[in-house]
Amino acid sequence: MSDIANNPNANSAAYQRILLKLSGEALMGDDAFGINRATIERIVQEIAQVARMGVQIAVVIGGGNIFRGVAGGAAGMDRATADYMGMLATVMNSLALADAMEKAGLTARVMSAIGIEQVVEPYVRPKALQYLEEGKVVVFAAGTGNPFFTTDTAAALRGAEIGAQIVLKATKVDGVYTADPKKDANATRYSQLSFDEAIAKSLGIMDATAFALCRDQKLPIKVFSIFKSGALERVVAGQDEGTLVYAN
Ligand SMILES: Nc1ncnc2c1ncn2[C@@H]1O[C@H](COP(=O)(O)OP(=O)(O)OP(=O)(O)O)[C@@H](O)[C@H]1O
Ligand SMILES: O=c1ccn([C@@H]2O[C@H](COP(=O)(O)O)[C@@H](O)[C@H]2O)c(=O)[nH]1
Repeated sequence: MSDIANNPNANSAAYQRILLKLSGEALMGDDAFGINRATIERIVQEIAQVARMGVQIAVVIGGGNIFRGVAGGAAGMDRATADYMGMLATVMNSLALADAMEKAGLTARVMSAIGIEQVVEPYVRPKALQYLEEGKVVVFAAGTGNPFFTTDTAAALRGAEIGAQIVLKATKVDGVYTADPKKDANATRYSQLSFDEAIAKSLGIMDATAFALCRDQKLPIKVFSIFKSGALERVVAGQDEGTLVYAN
């Protein structure tokens, strides 16, 4: 982490290495599905600001914006086959994100959990660590590479593998609530809660597999809204934003 130590802005960051989980659906902006150009460019600007703080950034992106758009066609399909479609959707999002980051002056590398070498390089952990040390933003595509999982679990897995200090879940809501705030107007937001509590109460913001993996690895998660301007920077600066989920 010598580059970070030499970075004059590094002190403003509370973390040296983060795993950012971006909701695929957040990329839609106001569109019905797909990738909204203005939205992805705004998110990339927020990532660039954090990179300027000297933070090493790895990203896992979901596939909901593409996959749910074709969900009708996937209905009745073999589950594993549909899941591979979902993983390929995350590859498309990863390519779009990396392209937008390159255009914004960042250097990005996409690494896929499933073999598609003509499109992106495969995930190789030491190589990913090398890229991070070099200040490149690494985008982990295709989730875990296995059906029956989610990109939240991929974020927990890759976060633990690369030694991230925190998983930042950038999503459509501004934290973890007592119930889904989109369905329950009386739901209230936690400023922090433990993994045990989140799992015991079956809080649907993330799947239980992701929570359990982070709990076991003592890898905290911060949930915050990607739609709030400057929220990512405030989270990385250690300011009060979103909900912290911690291990006891
Ligand atoms: N207890 C809760 N607190 C906050 N949000 C909750 C809760 N339960 C369910 N949710 C819902 O969880 C959703 C999480 O959204 P998110 O977009 O991150 O899902 P995802 O499936 O991980 O991503 P993608 O869009 O890529 O599929 C929110 O939209 C929110 O409405
Ligand atoms: O490890 C994984 C990750 C994802 N999938 C499939 O992709 C879609 C999209 O991911 P989201 O996390 O929902 O955005 C998911 O619904 C799965 O079908 C997977 O199989 N394995």
